Amino acid sequence: MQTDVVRIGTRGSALALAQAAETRARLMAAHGLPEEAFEIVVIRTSGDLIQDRPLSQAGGKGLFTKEIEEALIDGRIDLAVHSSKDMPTLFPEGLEISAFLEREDVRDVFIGRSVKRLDDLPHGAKLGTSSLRRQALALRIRPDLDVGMFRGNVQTRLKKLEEGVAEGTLLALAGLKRLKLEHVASAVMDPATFPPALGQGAICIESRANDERILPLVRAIHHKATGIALTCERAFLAALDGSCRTPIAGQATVEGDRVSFTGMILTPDGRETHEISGEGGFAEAAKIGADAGARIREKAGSTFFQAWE
Ligand SMILES: NCc1[nH]cc(CCC(=O)O)c1CC(=O)O
Repeated sequence: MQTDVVRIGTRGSALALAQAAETRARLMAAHGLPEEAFEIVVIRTSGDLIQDRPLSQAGGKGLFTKEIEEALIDGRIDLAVHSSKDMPTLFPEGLEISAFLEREDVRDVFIGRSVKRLDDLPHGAKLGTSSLRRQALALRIRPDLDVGMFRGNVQTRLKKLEEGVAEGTLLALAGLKRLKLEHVASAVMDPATFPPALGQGAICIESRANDERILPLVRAIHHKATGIALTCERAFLAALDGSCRTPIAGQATVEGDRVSFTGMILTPDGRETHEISGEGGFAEAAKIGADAGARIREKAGSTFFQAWE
């Protein structure tokens, strides 16, 4: 019956489609449903259309989610698949995150044209990235680098690198793995000195908060440890009003029934950095993140936040 088909909304990039297909496969396995029980509906977002400037200047995170959320509210789709790191901390009324899939590798990788490591780039070499976090972290280690705009989906960025637009770039290993492109990575960045974006590597599913048909279906594929880690990370981000304009990094890890969090904020030039950590039980995940956010704010002081405002 056509009306029973579950419509999965996603962006149209290769990475987004891979994430939607992974979600569909998990739903099929969890419920013994055939592929025909699902339809993948591609939705163009403003983030896909704006290619000529960093997203931080065009309005930030919500650009990849707004049109998809509208489709969810309108009932054109039944669930939405997102990269958690592109999700704003605030939600439109009536929507909620109904599941997180098991997290992939959280780390960034360096991809060099002629060198294997970021450290080996020649003096003043061009590093292509439009992520303020990657810019700040790279400049912190290599202040001589010429960090420049590098937008577009993963394939576009790899093509630009091949064409010599930059000598190197940084991407999420999770995205490359989902695209079966991890072989292009030259070196994996150490998360102690090059921490990932909050939410990196975790796919999340957004649903209508009152949807009694879809919520039980989706909750069956929720990965608990990932959900706890993301609760902590999103609370940290919320405490800092995290947007694309602020270089913020960090990661929560879950072991047994404990959550450990480390976070970092930087000035865009990477010259000033502040780090914070916190720990506690599962039930405190949100509090650990929020506390860490409040403490790092205090540590950094108000002048720090004025550095890029
Ligand atoms: N901002 C784009 C984006 N959103 C999520 C990922 C990677 C996959 C993930 O973190 O889950 C990427 C590409 C990248 O940063 O390399």
